[in-house]
Amino acid sequence: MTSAARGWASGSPDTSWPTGKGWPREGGEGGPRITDTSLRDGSHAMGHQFTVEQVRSVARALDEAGVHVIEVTHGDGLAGTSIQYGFSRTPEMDLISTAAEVCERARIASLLVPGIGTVNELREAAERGTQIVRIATQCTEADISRQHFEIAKGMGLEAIGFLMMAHMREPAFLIEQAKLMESYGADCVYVVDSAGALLPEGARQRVAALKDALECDVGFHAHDNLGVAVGNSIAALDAGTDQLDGSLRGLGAGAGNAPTELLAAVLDRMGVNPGLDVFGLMDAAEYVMAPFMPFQPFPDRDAITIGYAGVYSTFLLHAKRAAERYGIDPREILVELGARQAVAGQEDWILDVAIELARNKEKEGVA
Ligand SMILES: C[C@H](O)CC(=O)C(=O)O
Ligand SMILES: [Mn+2]
Repeated sequence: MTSAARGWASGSPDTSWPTGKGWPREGGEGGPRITDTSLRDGSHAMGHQFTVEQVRSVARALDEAGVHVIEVTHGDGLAGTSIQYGFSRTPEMDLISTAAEVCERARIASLLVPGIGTVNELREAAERGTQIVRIATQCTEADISRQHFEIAKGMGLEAIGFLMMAHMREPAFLIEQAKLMESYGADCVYVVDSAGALLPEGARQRVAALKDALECDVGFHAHDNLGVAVGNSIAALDAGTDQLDGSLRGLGAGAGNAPTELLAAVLDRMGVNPGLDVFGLMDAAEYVMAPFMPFQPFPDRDAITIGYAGVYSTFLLHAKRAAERYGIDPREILVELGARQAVAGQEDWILDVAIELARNKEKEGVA
């Protein structure tokens, strides 16, 4: 469906000031489906330390505020708990069950990265309450997702493709990859700005290209490393995106995601609130999420470098730790990783690069 067909791009949003009562306003249908990924992308920022109580309170608040989909898993997807990606404090299956138990309307999604999660975890997740699987590959490697889509569809799950690091390829290339996912059974394919490196025009072009080429839905997932996560989401909306991701307070990798409460307010202002309780989400961000966040993700100098150099957002905390250990500036590691075009799964390069940079420094100091 094009944005014009939705009837909002050219419509006139209500510009009256909010009273806090009666939101969402009547007649605001037609906006995108919202997936909140606080309990999955946010797991990166939490160092994968979510507790059952935290997941229960966040899922309940999101459900009550009308969020359509809540994603729950380790930050790197099913079975992500490992020395490479960080160990989960609580088994993710328990977190999935907890979220599923408290949600009355929202559907539960789980991320699966082929090569990390397997069909065994997917089966167990579905038994625990996962109804939607989001299958994530590097945007050049959609062909490795065939089996995963076929198995997910065979299990009766909704299956969504996640083309990660989408800034690295032009729209025409992404179309081919998205078509592969669609041919495997994807119900939706996402343009995923994993590095938060896209600017609004880049987001718009990529989403518009997929909307033109695919029959299935298209989604957009933003990171805020360059401070334009919400702007990029609006551009994606303008290009006709059917689904958008957010997280409360932006809790997510790098500088975080588009804050769900901010998306809700903006969508409402645009006259396309898809049923979200704007004030309820603000309260959830402020009173449920903020009190237990270890820090507020923000485009600080290291996160900006991630967006600027086009590096996978989840590398941020790993690079900071390595930089501290070897006494170097995290930005040097990130810039080198960007130059090497490192992608998800190449976390081991972070240490390699840190050691190499430290050795070079030592040599320079000796010479
Ligand atoms: C596995 C990643 O964290 C998926 C994601 O959210 C992204 O690439 O961005
Ligand atoms: Mn992400």
